[in-house]
Amino acid sequence: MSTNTSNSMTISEKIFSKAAGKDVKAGDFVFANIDRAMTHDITGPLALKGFYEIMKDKEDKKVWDPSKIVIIFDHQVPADSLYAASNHIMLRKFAKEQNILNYDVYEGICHQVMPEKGHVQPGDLVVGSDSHTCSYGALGAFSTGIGSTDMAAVFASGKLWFKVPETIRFEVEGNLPDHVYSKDIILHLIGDIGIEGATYMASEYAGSAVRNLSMSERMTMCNMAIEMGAKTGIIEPDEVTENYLKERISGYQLDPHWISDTDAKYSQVRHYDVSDLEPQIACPHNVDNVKPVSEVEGTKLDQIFIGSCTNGRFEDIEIAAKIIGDEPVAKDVRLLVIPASRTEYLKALKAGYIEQLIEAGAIVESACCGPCMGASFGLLGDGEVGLATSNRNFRGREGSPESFVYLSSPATAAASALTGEITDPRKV
Ligand SMILES: CC(C)[C@H](C(=O)O)[C@@H](O)C(=O)O
Ligand code: SF4
Repeated sequence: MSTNTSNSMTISEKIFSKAAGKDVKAGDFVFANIDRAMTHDITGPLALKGFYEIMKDKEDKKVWDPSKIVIIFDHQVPADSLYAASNHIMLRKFAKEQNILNYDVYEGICHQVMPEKGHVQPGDLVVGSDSHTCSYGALGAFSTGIGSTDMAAVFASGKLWFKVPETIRFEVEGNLPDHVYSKDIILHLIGDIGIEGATYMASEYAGSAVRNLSMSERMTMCNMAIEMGAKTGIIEPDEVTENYLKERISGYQLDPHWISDTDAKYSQVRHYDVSDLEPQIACPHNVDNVKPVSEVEGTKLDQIFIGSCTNGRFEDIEIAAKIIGDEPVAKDVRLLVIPASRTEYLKALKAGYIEQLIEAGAIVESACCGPCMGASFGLLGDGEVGLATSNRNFRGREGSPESFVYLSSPATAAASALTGEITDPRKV
């Protein structure tokens, strides 16, 4: 399976060694073979135009390997403008002509659909033309976001240049207190290291607190690695990974090779104990402007958004529904719930959580990115304050440049929906 027999590599170095066909280490430049490439409805059109530009003098204008490319419509779905509709038409045609798997407007957010449908495995080198492609590190893959022009080159050749990143290892120990989740851990880590703290590094999350996380919670952590500047977030695969993949890939068995060697070299090892961690919140207008929720309690909210590739899975909806119970959403606040995928939506529906949330006053939309990046519906207007379970709160991210976005766990979001103001979930 691998070319590497050395015993001092990080998981990321092992993956690049496989992808380069020779042993490589952090700092090396490699021309790597890509295992999987993903594009979506916003960046896909530019990638396919770039691809045809590269192929313009070739008679055979076929992508390198259609079985390794996945197209997913999620950012502007169902088409919310004529512009989006024409992008969809262009991509559908491309997928059909090239025989590429295309998850159309119904399936959900790319970063949920990719792992959910079994397109990612430990040891894979995955690229996606979206910055949160780093999410799939939760499965022990090296996955990273690339631009549309690089994606065009991948479509044509299946290869891409990389500098093998250094790894920064976060050893996170302790048992999480009640109402504190992996979102609180990752917000805490980003608040601590800053938005540029891990620039061009692999952020490897380890330690007992990480081992205890479900796959959904691990995805939340890896998803936000880019918010500390990292090239990827990555977690060494274990039985949680194996169980997740066994449900998706028949006969899947974990390869023990895909973990960091005990004497692997890290650029930095940081230690955390989360036994006393309070619920965390990122305040406007930066993801590293993180505080304990208790410090901003009482801030009035206009909209609460539970969803996105960060926290829109069944587990997240379940946490929110359990906190909301039979209570109504506070007057004067809009609660928008958007499951991350059709599959997660159905699970929540069958468990009764969707009905419960709608009865409480929530607006539930079909799986998509929704207001997460302010390019579709559910936008915040001038002066409005939003709380979201997503991953970015830059100025104007969810709509007006005059609006304000806070980021939290689904538990904090649900507790806040009951009061209409930022509320510590430990108090409800
Ligand atoms: C549209 C896309 C390029 C963008 C990204 O790359 O992250 C979006 O998904 C986001 O979250 O801002
Ligand atoms: S849900 Fe948000 S962060 Fe995730 S891919 Fe969509 S726009 Fe980007």
